[in-house]
Amino acid sequence: MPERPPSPLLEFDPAPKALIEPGALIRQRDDMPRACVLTWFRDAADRMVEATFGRRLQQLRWEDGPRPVYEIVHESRPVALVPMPVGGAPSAGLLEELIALGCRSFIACGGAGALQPDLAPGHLFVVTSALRDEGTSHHYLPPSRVVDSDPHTVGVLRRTLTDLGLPFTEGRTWTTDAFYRETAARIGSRVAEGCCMVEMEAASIAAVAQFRGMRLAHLLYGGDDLAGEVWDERGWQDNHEVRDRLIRVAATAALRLETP
Ligand SMILES: O=P(O)(O)O[C@H]1O[C@H](CO)[C@@H](O)[C@H]1O
Ligand SMILES: O=c1cc[nH]c(=O)[nH]1
Repeated sequence: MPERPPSPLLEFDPAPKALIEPGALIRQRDDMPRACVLTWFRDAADRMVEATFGRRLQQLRWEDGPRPVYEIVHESRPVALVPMPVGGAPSAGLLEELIALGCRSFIACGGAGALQPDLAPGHLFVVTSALRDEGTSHHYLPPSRVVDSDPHTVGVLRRTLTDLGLPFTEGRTWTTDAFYRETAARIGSRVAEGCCMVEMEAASIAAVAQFRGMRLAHLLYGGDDLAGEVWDERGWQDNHEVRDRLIRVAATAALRLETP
């Protein structure tokens, strides 16, 4: 019997096919927009659907309840808008299903804890790499500490922000599975490894996108503050203006990815 690694997460299996393939369960739709915005802001997604007279294209059936896939019209073109579940594993599963439906170019937008004092509330941040402190990415990519974002898609997102006159910084995020285990020591070592933000999905969805050959970039905004001695919540979940803006910027960038 070969010796087993200390964690099952280190036993990467490169087999391209699994017993349950999303494409076998979910039929591709001819009317599915290829450009897709993933967002963890359920409140802002609802506001956007209402404001743009969006429609529900599909309702995916999940054990914890239905998952809607909306179509909105942005800059006179259709874009898919999907409220995402919190956490890497369910987000990766839903991304798989969106790929099966026919989406191809993804811009994800969410909030994150700031690990550096200069990341003010609402500060925009483009993810260039994610530290894989979660489980899901290890089922898609061989073991490594980080997953890099797709450079082409990051370039399009960067240019979109610049054209819109929106200041941003860029860098590495720490993707964790355990929101309530962000200890002082762990934060210190993640900062020493270059992480500026902490959230729960970036590494997982970047790994799915890389495995499936999809374009995906991730835009975050500075939420709560973990850079000091004590946690500062900073009212990050009430920042409606920033959340609404992020969805619109993400839609513009996703459409640009689909413009020849
Ligand atoms: O503001 P959102 O995007 O939800 O992001 C962060 O907040 C959630 C945890 O409360 C996780 O989804 C994490 O990634
Ligand atoms: O995962 C997260 C998201 C926001 N803030 C945190 O501290 N952790």
